[in-house]
Amino acid sequence: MARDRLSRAPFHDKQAQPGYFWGTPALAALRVRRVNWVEGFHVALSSSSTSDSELADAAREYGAHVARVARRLFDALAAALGLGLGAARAASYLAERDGFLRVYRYPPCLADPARNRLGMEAHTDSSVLTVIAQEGGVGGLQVLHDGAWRDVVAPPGGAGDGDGTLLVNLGDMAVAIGGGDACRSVRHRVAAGAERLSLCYFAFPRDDAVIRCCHGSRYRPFTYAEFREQVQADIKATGTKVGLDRFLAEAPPLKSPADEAASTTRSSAEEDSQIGG
Ligand SMILES: O=C(O)CCC(=O)C(=O)O
Ligand SMILES: [Fe+2]
Repeated sequence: MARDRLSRAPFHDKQAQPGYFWGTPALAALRVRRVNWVEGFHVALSSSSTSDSELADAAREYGAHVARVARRLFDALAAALGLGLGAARAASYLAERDGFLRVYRYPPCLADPARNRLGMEAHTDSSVLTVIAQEGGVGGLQVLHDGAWRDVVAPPGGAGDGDGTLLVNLGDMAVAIGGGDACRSVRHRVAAGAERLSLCYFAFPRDDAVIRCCHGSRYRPFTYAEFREQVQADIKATGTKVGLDRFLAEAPPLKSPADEAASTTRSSAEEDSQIGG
């Protein structure tokens, strides 16, 4: 269905559908530094409207299931890290109904054999958890590890190569909930190439939940609403998401002139970006 609604439908039909975007996933109203080779639909799970489109209905049904998967994963993670959240705080840190889904289509981009064009720029997710279902055997998702971009290869299984496998990213909010050192939100991107479809569910804290870690934190207490507004303000002002560094309990040390010089020569592998759920 996603292929029919995205690949085969004429542009003006897609554009007329609620939640359609192209070139950048969510922040279309903000400045885009570089157009991403992507289009898709944004579907809020909390929306009370049940039939803005057949695709949205199907996405919401899928979203309700994957939200339960995210709940179980988050509770297991919090227990494994000994965060001692308690049921009410855990529920406010991952608000199942406040999540959203994006149905992505990365159109084929075969004219660029070096795969230099990006389906999605490098970023960390702002979410607590992101659960990605991707079309098998296509590839394209990459994570930054030890300074190099590495392909995420889904293990074979399910209906085809990688079909039936869910990939899970920890987002910036998981890092803050863990106090800063317990886990990391991995920097990732999507390389353009063959056509690719993916379905991404993003789980967030409740807007007013105050994020603090009982074991001490590198970050000052803040709400997700504050974080989101800061990210949008930074993107508007500079085209770049600063993210959690804005919420450090102690300001980072002033950079020496030598550090400044080094940071201007950083590799393109570490290039910043502005997007992500
Ligand atoms: O399409 C994908 O597999 C990843 C998309 C992504 O990273 C995002 O939406 O934040
Ligand atoms: Fe992402």
